[in-house]
Amino acid sequence: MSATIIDGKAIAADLRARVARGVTVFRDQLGRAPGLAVVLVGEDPASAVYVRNKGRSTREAGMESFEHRLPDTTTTDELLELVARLNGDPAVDGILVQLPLPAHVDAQAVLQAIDPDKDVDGFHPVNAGRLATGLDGLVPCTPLGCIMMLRTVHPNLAGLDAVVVGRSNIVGKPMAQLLLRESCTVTVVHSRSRDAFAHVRQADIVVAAVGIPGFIPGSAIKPGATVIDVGINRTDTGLVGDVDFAAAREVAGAITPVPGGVGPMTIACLIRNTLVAASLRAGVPYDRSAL
Ligand SMILES: NC(=O)C1=CN([C@@H]2O[C@H](COP(=O)(O)OP(=O)(O)OC[C@H]3O[C@@H](n4cnc5c(N)ncnc54)[C@H](OP(=O)(O)O)[C@@H]3O)[C@@H](O)[C@H]2O)C=CC1
Ligand SMILES: Nc1nc(=O)c2c([nH]1)NC[C@@H]1CN(c3ccc(C(=O)N[C@@H](CCC(=O)O)C(=O)O)cc3)C=[N+]21
Ligand SMILES: [Mg+2]
Repeated sequence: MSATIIDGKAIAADLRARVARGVTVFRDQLGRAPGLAVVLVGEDPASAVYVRNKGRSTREAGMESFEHRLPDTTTTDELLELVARLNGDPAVDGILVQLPLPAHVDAQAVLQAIDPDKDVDGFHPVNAGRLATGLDGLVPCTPLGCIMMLRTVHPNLAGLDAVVVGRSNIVGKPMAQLLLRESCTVTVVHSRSRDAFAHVRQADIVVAAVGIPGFIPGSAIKPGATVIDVGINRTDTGLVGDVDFAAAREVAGAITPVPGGVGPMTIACLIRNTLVAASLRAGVPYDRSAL
């Protein structure tokens, strides 16, 4: 039996349509559109593609997109100055600084300078702390999108055994926090784990965020498990995930493809977070059940 393919593209299109309706309500109430500022430093072609997609999705949702493209010689101080300006700009509800930043830039300093209430990536330590302590805040887009896709398979995640492969601040750790918030039993494995696949083999839910093409073999998947592949790896044969998709789909109950899985959900969650940030800043409620 071949696994159900979780259609991230379709789920993302549905979320974007709900955000667009929320934006219409916001504009009627506030007389202005929510605004997202995206800062791109340097000429990395992959980053340029993401930033272009983000701008298009933002405008299609009826929001304002402010794009700041800076040369890769930009200094930390210049970026801090731009972030301060965006923090103070009432038309800007969300700020995203595209990663990675050039090596000479103090990325932590830049991310920490962003007003936490405009931090639509959810990368600021204040938002990481809110997530870890159960307070409302802005949640990282990629893990949030993964939860939304999981819910299409498991409306109630409580009690399921989940294994997250990877512990980065932008994917693995917030993913583990969100799964915990859903009352999963959560295990996080990483490069120092003694036997990562032994843990993966026990899991009802596997989230792979490693950055190694095809890293998780089909033999590591428990029959019927749900597999979320966050990996985006460019190879000679095209874009592939962190899971051996051809093998895993013969074992899993459900699996996300790459492309067309987590990636489109990340962008949909970014515009969702921008509407949430705009609503919180303006003091108007937003429809949690719709978003
Ligand atoms: N679809 C999307 O929207 C997004 C996709 N991505 C993709 O997701 C992937 C992960 O991204 P990111 O979290 O930023 O990557 P990082 O490189 O920051 O983190 C990778 C993690 O994988 C762990 N790891 C590396 N080797 C092994 C191993 N042999 N066994 C077990 N764990 C291992 C590392 O462990 P350790 O901590 O010990 O080094 C680390 O925690 C990438 O392919 C990236 O392109 C990222 C963001 C968004
Ligand atoms: N501040 C910041 N926030 C991020 O959220 C962020 C970042 N920096 N730096 C880079 C990573 C990566 N990321 C992706 C978003 C969408 C797709 C996506 O839409 N992927 C398509 C394919 C796109 C293609 O063909 O290249 C898909 O998977 O179907 C992928 C990756 C966001 N990131
Ligand atoms: Mg990283």
